[in-house]
Amino acid sequence: MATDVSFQLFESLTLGRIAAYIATLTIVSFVVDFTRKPRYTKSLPRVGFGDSFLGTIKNWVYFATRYTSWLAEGHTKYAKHGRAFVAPSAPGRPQEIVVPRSQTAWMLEQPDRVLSTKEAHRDALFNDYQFFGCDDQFPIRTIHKHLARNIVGLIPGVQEEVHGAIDATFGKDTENWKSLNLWEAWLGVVPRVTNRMIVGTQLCRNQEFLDSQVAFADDVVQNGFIFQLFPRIFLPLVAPFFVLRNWWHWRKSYLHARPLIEKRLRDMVHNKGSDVEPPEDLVTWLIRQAQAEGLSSELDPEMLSKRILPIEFAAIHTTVMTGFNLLLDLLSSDQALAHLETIREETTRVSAEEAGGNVGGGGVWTKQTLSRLHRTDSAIKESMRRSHFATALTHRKVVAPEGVTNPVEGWHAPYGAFLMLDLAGTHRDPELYENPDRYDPWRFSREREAYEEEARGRGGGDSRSDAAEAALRIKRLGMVTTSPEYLPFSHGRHACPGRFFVAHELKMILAYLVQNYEFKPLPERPKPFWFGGNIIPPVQARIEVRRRKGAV
Ligand code: HEM
Repeated sequence: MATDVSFQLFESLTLGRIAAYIATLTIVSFVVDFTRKPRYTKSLPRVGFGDSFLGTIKNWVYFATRYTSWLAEGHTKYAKHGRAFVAPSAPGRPQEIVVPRSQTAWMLEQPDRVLSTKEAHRDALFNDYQFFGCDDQFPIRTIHKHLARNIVGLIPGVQEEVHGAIDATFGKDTENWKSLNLWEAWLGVVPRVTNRMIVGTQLCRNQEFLDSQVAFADDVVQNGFIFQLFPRIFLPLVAPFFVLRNWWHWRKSYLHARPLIEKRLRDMVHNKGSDVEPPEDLVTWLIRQAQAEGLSSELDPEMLSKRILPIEFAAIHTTVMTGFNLLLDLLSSDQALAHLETIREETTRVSAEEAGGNVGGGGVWTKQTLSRLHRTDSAIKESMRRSHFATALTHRKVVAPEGVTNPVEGWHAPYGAFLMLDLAGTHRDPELYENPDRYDPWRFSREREAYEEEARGRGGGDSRSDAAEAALRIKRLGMVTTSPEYLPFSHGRHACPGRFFVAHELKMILAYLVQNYEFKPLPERPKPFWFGGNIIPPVQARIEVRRRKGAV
């Protein structure tokens, strides 16, 4: 009997009916999802098509292509005048309240139990699926605690990888120009250099390990794009299939990392009396942090290898994208060759002065010498200002059950609402940055140089307090200083803790590149494509390079 019914059901299935069932299920899921999303007060202005049911559907349809212009419109009409507004979102995500720059401090000073960074990241990256449900707060805490204090010791090793990775990727031929895919070139450098800090000397040169980490990070990005298009209630059905590739790439990386992690655990935990000094890298820091917090479950090779994943993800593509944009900006600007020459002059002079002789790119960088590269710093900082890779990088989720009320405008954001800072509008605001669309590499070093020139003229005759104030203001021009006006690393207590590392890494990379290679300028900057709030970089871009004579 049961077989008969099943047979009849099966018989009645036609392609048309299957399509109709799927369409109905999809519509019902979207409707259910829509009703579950947080609702925002009517007093907040909207951009896009508003948040009625029909308006929401239109927002979803045009989200991929119009999001950046909606944000720009909201910035000009509202945020610039100190007003928050609501921006549309992709189908799988709630709309967000864009908080104006004037209220950045209010937003970022809210405690984590009211506005949560962790929950915002978890929601945006679909952490529960993509990182196998592992809480990323333990590795994030570890980075906050250990990275900055170990920077000085990390620099020589990082420099060694910079030289090795660039030589291997850019080549050593001084006779012929070489055409390079720029995106792949940065992928040949950054994962190795960054992994010197994450897993140390041996594993950072293991190409299969690096490839699996990069592939894992790609999976997270690509799945994130896809998942945001699905209604949330669909995800438990579809996400497990997509993340099979995340699991596969983690597993491949784990097979390479396991011997190293097991040895580190033996040296640091099991043979406590051993006098082996562990190298300072993330694996060591995770073990120390687990011991300090009494978390024995963390002292497991498989767990430790999963803890590395969120940091690899946070570190690699952000840095690759930044380096990629930097060279595109430098090579396509008016005076491409003069800019490179200026950076070459500065990096060569500073390292030579420090070493008391002619160093020519082979010198050893230190924290002090790198901090003297003001123009190089400014060139990177300016590229991060102008060529941002997302319209916003600071998101918070309201986790207080009672929601949160903004004291200035009086609007209320309920539990589950999302708040964000508008990076694109801020970075391209002509009232903050003159000629904001122009790449002006010395935008941030000019003021410092003018001040130093003037101080020399005065014979350093400032009062002590004036001098201290000026020194502080000048110091804030450096690329690691965040502010409501400069948000590539976000701002506040959750601002990127990797930025001190990145600043050193990128300066060493740029110094080595300009000292050892010639570049042909680009006639125009290859154009990126925006999908919603994220950039799809022009990964096909190619550059031409040649090793400088005498540099080998
Ligand atoms: C140019 C490269 C990078 C950029 C542009 C960048 C940018 C950011 C941004 C915008 C955030 C979000 C902060 C927030 O939500 O308020 C962040 C968080 C974070 N980044 Fe980076 N990052 C970079 C490189 C790195 C590197 C190399 C590391 C690791 C060593 C790293 C580790 C982290 C961590 C652990 C967090 C989470 C901080 C927290 O939630 O408290 N980042 N980064």
